Amino acid sequence: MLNDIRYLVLEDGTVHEGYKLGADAESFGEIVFNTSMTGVQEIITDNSYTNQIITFSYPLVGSAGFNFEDSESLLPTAGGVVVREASEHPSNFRCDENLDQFLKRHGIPGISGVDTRSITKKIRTGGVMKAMITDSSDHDSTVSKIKDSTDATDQVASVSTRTPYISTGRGPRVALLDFGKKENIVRSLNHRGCDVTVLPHDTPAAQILDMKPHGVMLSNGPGNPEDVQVAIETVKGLIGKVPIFGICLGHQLIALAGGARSYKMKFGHRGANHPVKNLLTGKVEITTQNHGYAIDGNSLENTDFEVTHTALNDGSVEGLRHKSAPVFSVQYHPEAAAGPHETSYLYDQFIGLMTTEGGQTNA
Ligand SMILES: NC(=O)CC[C@H](N)C(=O)O
Repeated sequence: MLNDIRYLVLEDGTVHEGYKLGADAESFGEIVFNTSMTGVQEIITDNSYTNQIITFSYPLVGSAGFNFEDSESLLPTAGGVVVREASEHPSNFRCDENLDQFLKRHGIPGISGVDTRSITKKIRTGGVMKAMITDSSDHDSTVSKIKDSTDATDQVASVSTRTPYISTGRGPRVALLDFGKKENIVRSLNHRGCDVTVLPHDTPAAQILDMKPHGVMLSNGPGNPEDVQVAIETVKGLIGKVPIFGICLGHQLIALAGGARSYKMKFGHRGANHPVKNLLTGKVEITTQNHGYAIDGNSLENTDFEVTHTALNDGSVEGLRHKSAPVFSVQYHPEAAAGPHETSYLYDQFIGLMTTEGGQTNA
């Protein structure tokens, strides 16, 4: 039916015609691709994707459906979703709704029936670009709108908690700086007994230290790490005073606080089977990833940090540790959700640092 037609228009003028999916709305954003074959709910609800249009390269999306337990955030903030085929009749005993219903409920527009593998190839060759999901067939005006749109710089503030709250446990007390955290970071800490206080992104270092946490965790989050200057200052005030573990954006903020530089990658890493080499053990880890920026390895030369992990696909930096203080970080996602669990040892490492360096636990 004519009414069901929707377009995905890329900044370079490419137009993909498909079908309406999800909310009756338009959206601008950077278009990125994710190569995962599962974990669609976890991916779409990861706030690191704020304003981004997610293209799933795998052709059938949402076949296990969506439920009310597996979301990585209560309010997903992805700009849009692009799929080859949206599963209309998911089959899973935990399924509560299908992709279309889920996207509608959260006001996220999508498009189905487009060749997502060709979009993936285009992004791999040309790099990430801006795009728009729209029902308008005036493509010239859509391309001008895309070109005139400006990049947001306040995404972290928009997804961070506004007030502190506690997810209780009887073990080490962790202060978790929320830059748009995935719920599975809290679950992974609680699962190991930690008492987690989730803090707004701009909580000052002195206030965090006054709480006397056994460790500080820096979460994942959206956008360019250089936009989060307040947090970089906070991290500078924490290094050497308390054990710190950073994931993804948290990793980037630790590196920037330590004097390194970040850069925007050509098309980023988004998927659930990225091989990473752990340089300390020599082992290869299969990891979940979602990032568009990375730390420049050369810029670490005169800092107190050393590289502990590298990506096997492109040699980029995937993990760091401080040469003397109990501070370490990874660019990938040890909390998985979705994806392999084999790097969850990093949470155990953090617990180890907190119980030796951070003093008494409540256990
Ligand atoms: N998942 C994340 O924390 C992503 C970090 C950052 N926004 C990036 O794209 O590189």
